[in-house]
Amino acid sequence: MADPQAEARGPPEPRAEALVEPVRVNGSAAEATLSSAELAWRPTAAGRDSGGRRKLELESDVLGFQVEGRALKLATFTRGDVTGAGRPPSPVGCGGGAEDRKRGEVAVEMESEEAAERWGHAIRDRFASLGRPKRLFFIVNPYGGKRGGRKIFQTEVLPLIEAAHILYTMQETNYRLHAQEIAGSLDLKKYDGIVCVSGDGILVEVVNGLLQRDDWDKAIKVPLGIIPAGTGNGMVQGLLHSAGEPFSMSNAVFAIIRGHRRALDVTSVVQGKTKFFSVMMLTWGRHCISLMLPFFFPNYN
Ligand SMILES: Nc1ncnc2c1ncn2[C@@H]1O[C@H](COP(=O)(O)OP(=O)(O)OP(=O)(O)O)[C@@H](O)[C@H]1O
Repeated sequence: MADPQAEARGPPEPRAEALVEPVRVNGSAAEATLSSAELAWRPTAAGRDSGGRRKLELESDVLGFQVEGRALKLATFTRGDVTGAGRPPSPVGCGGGAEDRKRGEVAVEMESEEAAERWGHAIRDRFASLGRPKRLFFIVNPYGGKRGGRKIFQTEVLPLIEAAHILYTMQETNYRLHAQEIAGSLDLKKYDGIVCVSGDGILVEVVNGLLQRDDWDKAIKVPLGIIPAGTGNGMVQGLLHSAGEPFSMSNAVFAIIRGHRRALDVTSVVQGKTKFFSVMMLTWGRHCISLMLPFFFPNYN
């Protein structure tokens, strides 16, 4: 039900000060503090058996959240059991070994619906300030690498994207250069980024398609991401390594959810009648790496 007082106040301003509330975390009484960086809680007397202070870094431990009445439900993605919630549910994703993140859920029950809304707004503001995408367009190559693109999208990508409450559209490639056509005509206003579930070749097609557009100078600023579904996947390996993250499917997806990005520098090289572009780096790596990726630009005369 609408809260007239909340409506009169309008959307809350971004907060610098921490919010402090008595809560129940996964059923145990606690005092919780929400700052712009973290959600922390300490068991109160009634719930002291739940251990000491726990915390979630909003940027690096939380996939997404939703407010349900008085409850703030956070989908977590952490290394180890930082939440004290016991063993997290089955891992999502592949590879990565012992360092891979595991999914879990933390339910924070507040004393009022208004408090839950207030905390939800504060976390939403924080995610917005981090540049987390809200709407993504996925291009999936079912024929790249070991022909696992479709399955990777369904089983590795979608569960994390849905937990992050990101809206998405997915389009499979049906033939060679289809990704280039898609990028050439996509309504870019509708999306915060284009993500290729493919090898490096589809990403090159996408860049090529963006550069062929009349609005190429705006189009090429759209963030691009890549989920490894090719043979070598050298680009994703290099990006995750430079960001200090182990190479795994789930880490690649989470980097996109977290809004990691860099500008994409494209320079052209002319050889006779052929024009190539060099892509100097890829978006969504935490640190800049330099990749040379030549490709053919068909509109050159
Ligand atoms: N439906 C399709 N049928 C055939 N080829 C396709 C299809 N969709 C995309 N392709 C082509 O598949 C090629 C390989 O794509 P992708 O980038 O996913 O993999 P790659 O890493 O470049 O190569 P590899 O397949 O060896 O991993 C691209 O050149 C693309 O044009």
